[in-house]
This record gives sequence, structure tokens and C-alpha cells, in this order.
Amino acid sequence: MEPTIKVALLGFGTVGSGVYQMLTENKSKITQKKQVDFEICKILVGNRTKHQAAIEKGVPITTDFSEILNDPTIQIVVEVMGSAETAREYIIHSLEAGKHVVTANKDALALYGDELTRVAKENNKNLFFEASVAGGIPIIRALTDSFIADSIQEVSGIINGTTNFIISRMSEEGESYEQALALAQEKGFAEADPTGDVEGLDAARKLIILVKLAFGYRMKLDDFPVSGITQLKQHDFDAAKHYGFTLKLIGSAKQLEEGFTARVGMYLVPLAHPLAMVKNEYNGVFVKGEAIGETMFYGPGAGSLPTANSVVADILAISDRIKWQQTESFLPLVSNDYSWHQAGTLVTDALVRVGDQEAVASLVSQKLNGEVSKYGADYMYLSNITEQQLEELEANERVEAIYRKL
Ligand SMILES: NC(=O)C1=CN([C@@H]2O[C@H](COP(=O)(O)OP(=O)(O)OC[C@H]3O[C@@H](n4cnc5c(N)ncnc54)[C@H](OP(=O)(O)O)[C@@H]3O)[C@@H](O)[C@H]2O)C=CC1
Ligand SMILES: N[C@@H](CC=O)C(=O)O
Repeated sequence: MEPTIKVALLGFGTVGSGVYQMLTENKSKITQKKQVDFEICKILVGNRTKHQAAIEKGVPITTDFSEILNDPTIQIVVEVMGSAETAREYIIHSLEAGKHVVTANKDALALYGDELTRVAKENNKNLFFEASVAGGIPIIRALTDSFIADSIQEVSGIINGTTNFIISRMSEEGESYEQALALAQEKGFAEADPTGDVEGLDAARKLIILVKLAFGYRMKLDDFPVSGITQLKQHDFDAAKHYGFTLKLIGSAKQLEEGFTARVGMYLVPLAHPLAMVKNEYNGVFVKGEAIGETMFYGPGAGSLPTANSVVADILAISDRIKWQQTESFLPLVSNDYSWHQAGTLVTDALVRVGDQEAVASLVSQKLNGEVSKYGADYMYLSNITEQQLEELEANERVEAIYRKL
């Protein structure tokens, strides 16, 4: 008879239902491989009536968190509810009650990662979060295990599935922004409130986590520039293509000689760059290290089962630690206090969209160091322009959008 590990889920939406499905449908395979049996004994939801059909099938739904907290037989709590504040509270209570925690919640980790790590450490419990960045791609394990001895120079990625899905549908299917967003919501890729997706905040939260793991820097949301896809126009893709690029929402962090730089925004990605091939809800994370050189991680960045796969992998990793009675917590988010500053003197190329031809002419005649090429009535491509000049352009009310070269 295999030992049984009792698990509770906080949330039974897109991700929670996927975790339930994987742990129940693959039960015998997991037990055979891991020599451990899992029982999902409680699932917390907000609205019981929404889950009537599941309850009738015997799914152990509750709306009372204390039933989970006060059950000493539950060893692992899986937080897949979303939101930062309630999740933070429930994660802390669970760790303090002696339970290990798995979470997919980048909002809570980006805001409260230090605090949650400290509480986990104080209670000798594990806090795992593979699904919090790039859904089904095991990028957290790669950064915490595989690259631990290397010096990372760059982490740049398409780390939001919803926006990449919208961008792909707009550029390849000619769909409108609204149509594509509605479909992404229907498929369960978007957050409950998709504002964070389309305004780049979800990607920014994920970049905060990646930067902590890759470079050791602690960033906050207002420390670096963040923009999303809301300014995007269909015609921007044609202008980008004219210069040999596609447009992607990228979270990018680079350690350069000039300093450190981090940004989330729409970038011009050369058509031959591996990130240019990443389409729909798929994510790609490009990691460059001193020893490893260039590597690229690719896979589904959102969706029920791909994300559930990462969550279940964390549950299994914790069950190994329980089985081997490892008392030292695994805490990859553990804090260090490396300070950092945004490098200001970078030189790059950029595609700029302006309101009308007169505005183009006036901007082009301004003293710019680099070369300027015009495309149609509304675009100009600037070569060798400094970050400072781009920031000045950004402040000009005639400028509608600026797309930097990755
Ligand atoms: N969707 C995806 O592809 C991915 C999501 N994530 C993250 O995973 C988490 C879950 O996402 P997702 O499954 O899409 O979200 P959903 O909105 O689909 O599901 C959320 C679930 O949590 C429950 N819930 C929410 N708030 C509370 C509360 N205060 N008390 C009790 N139950 C609550 C909801 O209850 P009810 O059903 O009653 O409404 C629902 O069952 C989020 O942090 C998200 O960012 C990470 C990677 C990918
Ligand atoms: N809304 C997110 C879900 C996964 O993190 C996304 O679209 O990437």
C-alpha cells in the first residue's frame, strides 16, 4: 500500500480543474512512478452553485477555507485562485499551518515574493511556483537548477499567452483586436480581468520573477517601463515587415556593460529571431548566459492542461521531499539585495508611428543623430537612436507608438 499525500486546491477554474483532471485521470501512472498516492480532499471555490454538476459527481467542493486550514492531514495546498491579496493571505496561513504550497500566482509572487519566501523558510515548508511564468514551459526549474552556475546576460521572452494570441490573430488572420481578445478569454488564456494582460502588467510581473531568479535583482512594477498592446494597429505589422521585423510583446532584461536594463513592451523582432516564430498562446523565453551561450525555451504559455502540468510537477517535487524527509526548504526566490539601475545610454533602432504626414515631416526635420527612413504616411524608421532621444519622442503628443528593436 502506497503512502497517501492529501492535497487541497484553492480554485477550480481553468487551472484548478486541469490539475484535478491530471491528478485523477493519471492517478495510477503517477502512483506507479512516484510510489505515492495523491488524494484531492478539498477544493475551495467562491461560488458553490457554479460547481453543482461537479459536486454531484463527487468533487469535494467547499467555500470555507478554514476546512482546509484546520485539517492537519492536508500536506500540500495548491493556490490557483488568482488575485494578489487573498492569495497572499491564504498562502501565508497555509505555510504557518505547516502545509507546503504550490502556486501559479505571478501577481502575488511579484508583489509579495520576499515575504512569502520568508514565511516558507520560517516554517520549513516549500513554496513552488513553476506555473507562474510561461505556463507549461519549465523555465523556473531551468533558471534555478540548470543555469545556477552560469552568469546570465539576457532573459527576453514572450511571456504572455493572451497578447501573443491576439497579436497572431491580428497579424495572420486579420481579426480585430476585440475579436481576438474575446477568443483568448473563451479559451481560458486571459486573466479574470484581462486589463493586466493587454497592458503588459502580467508580463511585467513574470519578468520580475525571472529577473530575481536569473540576476538576483529585486524589481518592483514601477521600477521599469511597461506598456502593452492596446496602442497596436493592424497596419503596424506591414510597416514592421517592410523593415524585416515582426512585432511581439516582449519582457526583456539584459545585463550590459552600460548597466542593467529591463522593459516590457512591443518590440521589433527580426524575422529570423527564434522569438519571431512563437505564435498564438505559445510563449518563448530566450536565455543568454556567459557559459551556455544562447538558449530558447518554447511551449504553451497559458491554458488549462499545459499550466496544470507545471503545477502537478511541483506537487510531485514536493511529495519527493516529503518522502525523503527533506527538512531544508527549496526556496529559489530567496532574496538578496543586489541593487541595480536602468542603463540610460543605450543605442537602438526603432519604428515610430505618428498621426499624420505633417507630423512625420516635422519630426524627421528635428535634429536626430541617426538615419531616418519614411514608410508610408505614418511611419519612420530610426537607426542608431539613443534611449534618451526615444524618450523625448515618446513625450511628443504627435507620436502614437514607438517600437524598439529587440
Ligand atoms: N489560465 C491560465 O492559462 C493560467 C493562469 N495562471 C494563474 O493561475 C491562477 C488561476 O487562474 P485561472 O484558473 O485561469 O482562474 P479562473 O478565474 O479560471 O479560476 C479561479 C478559481 O478560483 C476561485 N476563486 C477566486 N477567488 C476566490 C476566493 N476569494 N475564494 C475562493 N475561491 C476563489 C474561483 O471560484 P469560482 O469558480 O466559484 O468563481 C475559481 O474556481 C491565476 O493566478 C492565474 O494568473 C497561470 C498560468 C496560466
Ligand atoms: N493570462 C496569462 C495566463 C498565464 O500566465 C497569459 O495569457 O499568459
